[in-house]
Amino acid sequence: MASSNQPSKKSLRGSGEGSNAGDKPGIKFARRTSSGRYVSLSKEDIEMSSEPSADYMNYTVHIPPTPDNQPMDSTSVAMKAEEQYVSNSLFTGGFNSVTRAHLMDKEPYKVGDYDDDHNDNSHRALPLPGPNNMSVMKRNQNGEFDHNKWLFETKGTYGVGNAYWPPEDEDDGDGMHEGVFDDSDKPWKPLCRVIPIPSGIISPYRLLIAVRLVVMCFFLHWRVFHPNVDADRRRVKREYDEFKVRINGLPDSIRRRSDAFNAREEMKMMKHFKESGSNPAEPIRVLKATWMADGTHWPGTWLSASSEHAKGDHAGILQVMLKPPSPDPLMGSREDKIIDYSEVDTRLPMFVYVSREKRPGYDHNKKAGAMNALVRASAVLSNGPFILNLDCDHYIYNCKAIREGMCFMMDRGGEDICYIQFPQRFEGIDPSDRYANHNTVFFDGNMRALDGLQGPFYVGTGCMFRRFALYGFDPPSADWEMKNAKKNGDDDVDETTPALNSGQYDQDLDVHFLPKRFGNSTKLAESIPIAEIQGRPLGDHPAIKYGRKPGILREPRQPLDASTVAEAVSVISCWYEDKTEWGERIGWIYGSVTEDVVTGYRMHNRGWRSVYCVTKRDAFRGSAPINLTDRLHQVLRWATGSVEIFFSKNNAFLGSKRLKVLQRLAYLNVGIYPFTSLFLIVYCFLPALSLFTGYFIVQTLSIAFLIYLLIMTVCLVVLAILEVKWSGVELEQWWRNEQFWLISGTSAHLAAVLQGLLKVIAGIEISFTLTSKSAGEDNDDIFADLYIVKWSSLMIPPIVIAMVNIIAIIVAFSRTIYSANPQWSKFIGGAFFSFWVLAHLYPFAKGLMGRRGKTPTIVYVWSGLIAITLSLLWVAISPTKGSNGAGTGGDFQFP
Ligand SMILES: O=c1ccn([C@@H]2O[C@H](COP(=O)(O)OP(=O)(O)O[C@H]3O[C@H](CO)[C@@H](O)[C@H](O)[C@H]3O)[C@@H](O)[C@H]2O)c(=O)[nH]1
Ligand SMILES: [Mn+2]
Repeated sequence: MASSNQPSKKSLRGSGEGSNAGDKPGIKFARRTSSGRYVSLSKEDIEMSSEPSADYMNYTVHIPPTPDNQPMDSTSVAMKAEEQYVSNSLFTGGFNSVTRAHLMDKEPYKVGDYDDDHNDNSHRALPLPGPNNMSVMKRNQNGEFDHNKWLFETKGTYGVGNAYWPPEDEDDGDGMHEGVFDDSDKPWKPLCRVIPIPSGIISPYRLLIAVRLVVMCFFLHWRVFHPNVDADRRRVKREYDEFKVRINGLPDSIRRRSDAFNAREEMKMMKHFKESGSNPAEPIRVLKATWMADGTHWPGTWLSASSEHAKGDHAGILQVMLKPPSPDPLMGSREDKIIDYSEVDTRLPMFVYVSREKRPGYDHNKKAGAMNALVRASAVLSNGPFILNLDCDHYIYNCKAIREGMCFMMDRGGEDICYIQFPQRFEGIDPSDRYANHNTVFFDGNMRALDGLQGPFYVGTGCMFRRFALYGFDPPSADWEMKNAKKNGDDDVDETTPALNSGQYDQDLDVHFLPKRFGNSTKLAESIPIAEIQGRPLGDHPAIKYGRKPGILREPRQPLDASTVAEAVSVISCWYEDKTEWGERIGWIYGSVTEDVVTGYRMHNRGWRSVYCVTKRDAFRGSAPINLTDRLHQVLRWATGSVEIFFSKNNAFLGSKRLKVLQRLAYLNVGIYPFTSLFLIVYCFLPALSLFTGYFIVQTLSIAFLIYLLIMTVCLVVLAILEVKWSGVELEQWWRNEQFWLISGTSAHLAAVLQGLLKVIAGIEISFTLTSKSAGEDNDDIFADLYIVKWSSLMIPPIVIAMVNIIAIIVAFSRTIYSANPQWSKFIGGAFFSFWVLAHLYPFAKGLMGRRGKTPTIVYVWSGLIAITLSLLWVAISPTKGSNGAGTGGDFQFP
């Protein structure tokens, strides 16, 4: 509001400028605010002060309203006026500068010599108000008000910090009521006088200052002896920020360091040649290397790779960054006064960098292959019984989440849990979540529901595995079932799994089949039963059947020796998996672009169950593609994976008996949902078709039909509401999901079905690129990525659907209008459904527009072509003269 009393940047700035305003004192119309400050008001302010939304926080400095310079809008005048006022009040000492709004002259006041105001008004004050106040009190020969005379010849007070203004009631228009004698012969007199402040005013003030001083001493004492424990944080944050800067600077610093080292090597070589007197025939060429700070280096740079050190062609690399910790706790010290580590076990776990061997000609099986290499290397090096898996675009957001997950694993009866899945949460998604990237209906609805069955799907990241379950064994509790099943002659239970009695796995371990299944590493084979035992819940009670003996986890480990590291390197070689069951039955399963779903499915199929762990604070967070094209490609990849599953032996129809009925249904849905796009597309054209032809999907709208339709619709809506209420998904999120369901259903899902069929029928493989992520903080606009428009053929079907529906509405409308016998009900019915389809496609249309609605030309070309085709189609299907019924327009004929 114009009369706001909030201090703001501009008032501060105004006061700063006020000190320069010296030579032309002037006071504009002002108002005292409740906080005691003064804000000036322009005429416009006063008029609009009742309007609450006049926000003047954002403003630009405007030239004051003079007759030769009329302001553009009232808000900016308010700004200026306020600023000016502050200048003036400062000049006059900040007190008593109270001019009431009603002093304002209705006429614009005339001030001849303010031409400069056009250029620079910031250092000037406004002129004194018009002829009906002080200006007539006393003017000198230049027509200016003479303060000197006024000061000594009136009773006005004009002391330090005091300006005198005539009382309100005496303001009778001529501004003059005290006698003023225009006597220019008077001798010189001081320009000011000092009037002492009455002690009634100054004493309480001084008292308060004294009290404050004393209390402040107490306060400082208290503050020093009560240090801020958050200091929890600030130091760590500062160190983290510095760390981040160092990490982000690495590419640059490594390159510069390498350049310097390479240049030095070249110089050395040159010197060597010179000294030895030989002149090389060719120019000296040192093999360039990448140099690390500790002096280690390897051939090749990022720009020019060297053989054996190229992307996709290099030996396995394994670097132990942190050695395994000691078995005993290592308490920290009270290093500094801020953070006390004396109660903290400061051991850090072993930390190893792994890059598996890659050679051209080998199928590395992407992420699944990478995960399997990691599983083997870690089995040899540390053999932790639980494995946390995070995507490279995810990070830990809640350091306690892993412990929460462990509670399920370690609980009584937790021995048959194969993994704990945490919801995927994302950062950097636009606030309106245009393309339903948060996927809340899935993560807060479906996944929670699955938690009540056999457990949530594995979604590829934010998942904690039981290592033993990854090795393709059955859950311990399945033994009993299996033995019983065998007794009953029912031996089709899990035919692919050898009867590994995991409950007694440690005793009757048959090492002979291990190389065949797990590959040729003895250390890996030996680690398996250990991982199994170590992963069991604590057996501190006779009732716990599969418990581990207390204390076994505390047994000291073998220190890491060279042979162990060598073994770990050997299990990440690219031929290690040859003729083994890795990717087939063991570890991450190969053969689908959504390896995650299949991997989880295989475990559920063996009878393992999983747990969905929703922590209060998000456990992990990751990034997601936020522009339309990348999002569609992501969905396309997921849907293609689903189609692959549908056409593979992982189709839930073929699942084992251990897969519970509803769980199976859920997995079936995973495989089938892309196919629903075929029906969805047909439905999207139906409203337009009925608008064009006047026919509906049923011949007549009978009461029975309407009632069924109504009941089904109401059921759907109520179900949706219940679901939304139960899952905590907000209605807007739900709607985003609905919208994106239609968008992806008519584009990516359709393409996935076609691609899947191509693969199955013609054996044509599908290749995918990594999902691209938004650049994030590097950009000025963090959502800049949202507006990127990349044309993709995936977009054709939704565009066609949108165009057809729009044209259908227009055509049917005009037909109805021009019809001699308009059937509005038919038009409204059809148009309603058309609009419904269009409402779903709205985010898609926005996505095509890009920023500020810059639509790519190709979209226009397409739209044009489609419009022409449809017009021709319309002509073709339009009823001819004499026919009856067809067409909304009835008897309207075209052309
Ligand atoms: O050749 C590859 C390709 C991918 N990855 C990893 O796989 C992750 C997933 O790939 P991304 O491009 O991020 O795909 P998204 O669509 O974001 O991933 C979702 O969908 C994938 C396939 O269903 C799952 O694997 C992911 O965990 C899940 O977050 C990446 O972060 C990498 O860590 C590899 O290690 N090697
Ligand atoms: Mn990802």
